[in-house]
Amino acid sequence: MGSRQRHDVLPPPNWPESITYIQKPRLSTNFPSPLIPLISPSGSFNPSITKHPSHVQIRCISQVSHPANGQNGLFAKTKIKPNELIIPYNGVIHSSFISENTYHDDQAKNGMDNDNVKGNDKQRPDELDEHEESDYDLSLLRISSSQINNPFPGYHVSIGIDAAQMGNAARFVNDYRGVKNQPNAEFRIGNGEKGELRMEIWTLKKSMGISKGDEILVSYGKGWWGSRK
Ligand SMILES: C[S@@+](CC[C@H](N)C(=O)[O-])C[C@H]1O[C@@H](n2cnc3c(N)ncnc32)[C@H](O)[C@@H]1O
Repeated sequence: MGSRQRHDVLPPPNWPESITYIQKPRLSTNFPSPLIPLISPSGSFNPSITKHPSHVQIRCISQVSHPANGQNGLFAKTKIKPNELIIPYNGVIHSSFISENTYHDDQAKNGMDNDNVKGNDKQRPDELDEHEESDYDLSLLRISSSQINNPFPGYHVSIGIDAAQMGNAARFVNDYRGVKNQPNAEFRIGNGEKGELRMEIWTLKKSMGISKGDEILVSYGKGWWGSRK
């Protein structure tokens, strides 16, 4: 049990005290330095800061019919236009490796189309991914063992961002299933001010945007739900 880490700044209202509030992603302590140029064009990791956006708020859900009743959700505080960046997703950036000799492509089994929300890839016990069980872990980048820019030939590399222990308000975005007929937002891979690779939440391009007071809802993808059945 490590000591609780301090927040970067005063967290937004309704932030749970047990989770560290961070204004920018952090690298996991064992993140291999040869992977840094793949997520940061400058070659060093110094991501830009994201302040809590004034157009969103964290709210506890107290609607019995909501499948995440009693948990938190992310809500629009003002109207948010279509195709607008709602909030970048902060968390701990980590990596996992699967030897090409032991790799089993079970994406089809998991129904993992192009989802960013991670399902369960098969891994050897010595390559277990401690973030695999996290409900706050998103896939940022996958590099196949044969890719020319792979600094670890022979291994499939997976880079993810996990907001289980530390993050920002983006970690509270819920899935639309059981709440609305369709999502009003989506995860997109983007770049911060310094070109760093990051995960972001956007309003859908072809939509009316999100009305004040509405819950911001994405699709976690079939793979996410499939791996939890
Ligand atoms: C990324 S977190 C979302 C924030 C979470 N509600 C909280 O308060 O920390 C993912 C978790 O939210 C819950 N969740 C999100 N969307 C859901 C849905 N449509 N139906 C049921 N549970 C949902 C599940 O417990 C899931 O493991």
